[in-house]
Amino acid sequence: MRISTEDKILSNGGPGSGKGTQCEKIVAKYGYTHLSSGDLLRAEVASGSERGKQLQATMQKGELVPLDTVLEMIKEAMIAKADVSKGYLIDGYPREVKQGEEFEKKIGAPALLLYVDAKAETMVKRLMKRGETSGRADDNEETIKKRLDLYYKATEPVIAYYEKSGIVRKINSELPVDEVFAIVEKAIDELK
Ligand SMILES: Nc1ccn([C@H]2C[C@H](O)[C@@H](COP(=O)(O)OP(=O)(O)OP(=O)(O)O)O2)c(=O)n1
Ligand SMILES: Nc1nc2c(ncn2[C@@H]2O[C@H](COP(=O)(O)OP(=O)(O)O)[C@@H](O)[C@H]2O)c(=O)[nH]1
Ligand SMILES: [Mg+2]
Repeated sequence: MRISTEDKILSNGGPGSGKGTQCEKIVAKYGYTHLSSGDLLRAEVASGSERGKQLQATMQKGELVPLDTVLEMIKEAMIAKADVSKGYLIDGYPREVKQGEEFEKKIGAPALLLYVDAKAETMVKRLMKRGETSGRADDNEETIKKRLDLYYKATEPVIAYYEKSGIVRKINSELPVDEVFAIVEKAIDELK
């Protein structure tokens, strides 16, 4: 399955940087189909399947799920929405350069990567706060630290990888949500 470039936007950045928050606003304004790889994985866990049990163990440790698994789930979700989609907003993906390469090979190049950027200190603070109500097994101090380490090691290089094709827009996510969104809108409107 190949999807044309202009129909794909990626949202990436550290855990707790505000990707989910901005994606929700993008969907409300532009109508893209939001696919959060983390949400897809959590849905599989919630289903209680055997595959879900393995995923849960990996995520609780703050580690990455095998790339074939995530790509397969994203592909299935894209196909399920193909008839109604005005384009896809893919959130929290790719997590490592290899994932990006596989995605390009199997699905195609994206038009834009929104790099939602906040300081490590800010991300930890937000995640600890979110952990009070999220019920997420990975929103605890120990796992947050591992997720951050892995983000800097594996995911930040993804941004450098896409810099080469000139599609990265860095979004300062230290600002209040609406100011962050104003920067996001500009980046998306430039595509048109
Ligand atoms: N492509 C992906 C996406 C997620 N995960 C795993 C590792 C993550 O720690 C966990 C949760 O993913 P989220 O994208 O939900 O988590 P984040 O840590 O980025 O934060 P958030 O919801 O806070 O975006 O799922 C993965 O292995 N591969
Ligand atoms: N102050 C402030 N808080 C934010 C902003 N964006 C997200 N948050 C909060 O930070 C937490 C993590 O945001 P989320 O969107 O889940 O981040 P994600 O992990 O990148 O998907 C949430 O509790 C949000 O309410 C922002 O721009 N400013
Ligand atoms: Mg999220």
